[in-house]
Amino acid sequence: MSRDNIFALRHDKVGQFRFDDEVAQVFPDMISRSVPGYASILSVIEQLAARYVTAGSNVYDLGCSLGAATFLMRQQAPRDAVIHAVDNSAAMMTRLQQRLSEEPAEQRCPVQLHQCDIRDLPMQNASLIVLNFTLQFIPEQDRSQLLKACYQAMQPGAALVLSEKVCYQDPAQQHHLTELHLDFKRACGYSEMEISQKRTSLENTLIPESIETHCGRLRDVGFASAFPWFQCFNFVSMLALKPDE
Ligand SMILES: C[S@@+](CC[C@H](N)C(=O)[O-])C[C@H]1O[C@@H](n2cnc3c(N)ncnc32)[C@H](O)[C@@H]1O
Ligand SMILES: O=C(O)C(=O)C[C@]1(C(=O)O)C=C[C@@H](O)C=C1
Repeated sequence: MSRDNIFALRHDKVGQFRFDDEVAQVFPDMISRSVPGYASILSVIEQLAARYVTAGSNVYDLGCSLGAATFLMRQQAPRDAVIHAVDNSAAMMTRLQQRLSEEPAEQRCPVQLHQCDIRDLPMQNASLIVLNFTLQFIPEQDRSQLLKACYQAMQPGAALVLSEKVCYQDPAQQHHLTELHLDFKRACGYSEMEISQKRTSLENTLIPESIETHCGRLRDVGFASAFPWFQCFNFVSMLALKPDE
């Protein structure tokens, strides 16, 4: 796995963070050293696939990057389900296509790749939808509409996983959880300069919201039940369930 040292050298001007070729090349290393609990969340997404993915249904991995969740859900999905892996980054999709073509021709369900904006994707007959650290990159004013489209595409009894970097209104709580996250990055080998340049680059691009805002919005779009199931510092994963009919 290539090591992320994108922000290791001083940049004269730190540009806006993009999921370009440079990032795609080091992405598995970058995300596992930046998001505490990432591996645990992925492993539970696999477990959720075993529970929720139904025969003949669609599964959506929205903002799939290199397909970490897609590959794990594929281990559990029935053969006649279809996983739709969706991302608007050409660099990510080219690599994911390559990774899929290297998979042994085994008895697994098909994976369809869609290089497009997740706001434009028609969805239907979904048993499981995953947004693993993706909604935070969608403009706030578009988040409700996207989640509503997810809700409308879901079968009764289906599940949506929403993992996000979150923020807190209480300044002390915000401060302490941010510091603990920075300690995690330091312990994973990032220097102060890397941390600070990446923070500048993510400003106005990754827009965190509170757990209450996320769960409230999920309820507003129709999910009867929406709650956090995992948290490590300021990184949270939530589950939203559509009731059985
Ligand atoms: C933090 S990464 C997601 C990580 C991935 N879900 C995983 O579990 O490894 C966010 C991804 O969302 C994609 N993305 C951001 N905005 C998007 C949009 N409007 N439409 C499609 N993909 C988008 C980015 O290209 C990036 O690959
Ligand atoms: O908040 C940070 O410092 C991060 O690096 C987080 C984060 C994310 O949550 O998606 C941002 C960009 C990269 O995709 C990997 C991790």
